[in-house]
Amino acid sequence: MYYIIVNPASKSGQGAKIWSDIQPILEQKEIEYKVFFSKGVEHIIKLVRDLSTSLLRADSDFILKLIVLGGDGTLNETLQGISDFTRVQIGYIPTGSSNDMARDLGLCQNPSENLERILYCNEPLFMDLGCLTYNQSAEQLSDRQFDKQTLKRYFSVSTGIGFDAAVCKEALASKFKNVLNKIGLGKLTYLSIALKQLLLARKIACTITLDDHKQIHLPKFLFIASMIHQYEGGGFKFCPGADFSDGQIDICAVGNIPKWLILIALPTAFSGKHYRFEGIDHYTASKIHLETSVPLWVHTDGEVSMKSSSITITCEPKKIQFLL
Ligand SMILES: Nc1ncnc2c1ncn2[C@@H]1O[C@H](COP(=O)(O)OP(=O)(O)OP(=O)(O)O)[C@@H](O)[C@H]1O
Repeated sequence: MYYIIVNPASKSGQGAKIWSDIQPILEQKEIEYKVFFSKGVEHIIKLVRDLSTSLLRADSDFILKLIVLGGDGTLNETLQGISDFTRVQIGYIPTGSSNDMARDLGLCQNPSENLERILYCNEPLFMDLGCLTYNQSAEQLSDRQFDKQTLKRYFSVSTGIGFDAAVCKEALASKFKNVLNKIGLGKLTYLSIALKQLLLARKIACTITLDDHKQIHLPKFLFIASMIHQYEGGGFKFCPGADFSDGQIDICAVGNIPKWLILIALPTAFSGKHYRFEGIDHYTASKIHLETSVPLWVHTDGEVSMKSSSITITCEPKKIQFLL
């Protein structure tokens, strides 16, 4: 039995249409499934939490096979609801507008081929899970829910603080994104918002601590992306060579570099060539602690919950099981 989570709103409403195209395949193959549609922001967390607690509790040998149809954000909400990662396997049909995880994995864009791949997968692929903790000083400035007990949020692609999260925050509310998605130019949303946010951005001081000992002080930084996969923001290859199963987080820190030069450097990030610019640095660590001089937006897989001036990021090696 497969439990299918569909985000009908992904890719500006095309998720529903994609589901209606692939549902007949399940019927034709007589595959047992139950489908659930998300009704709004963070509903997927509740759906998955209810499913995983009730089904896993009822039978100690039960393995929950989830198929997620949506973008990176849908997958992100799914992760927050999983109560026991050792007994949940995730099949993923990317239908988002940026699909950065699918890009890194080289998944094809054809939903029915992706469904077949999931149905005939014998062994799950184990991938690292990122975990972001907002420290006590965090200040909630958004209406989104998160785990208030632990102030924790998982991610499968990347988390970022500063400029990249401000871009995500604006893209989530953008009507422009819907229009561009409809004409197949969704990627342009991020590019145009990025240009605007770059003009608005103030450079702020940040201290990065890697694995509890190595400290890096950036007197002026724009953003820090901490990544499990290579891409974020719809194809920016901020961490070329990032390995999703090495137990390490790759970091792209953009610091002391003039704005005009960022305009030249950013496009080179589509091919991962941005490290040739002074002020853009790469690090790896399994634990990262970031302190900024003022609270800034933070995203996990493009989902923005709150601003914070103090976050800790850890990597839980090979914790997610994917049916790929
Ligand atoms: N029925 C719904 N209506 C509106 N928003 C929804 C609904 N269901 C889920 N969401 C929201 O959709 C967002 C996830 O969208 P997702 O990222 O998967 O697709 P996308 O925005 O098209 O793609 P991408 O992030 O790759 O650009 C989450 O913020 C989630 O809360």
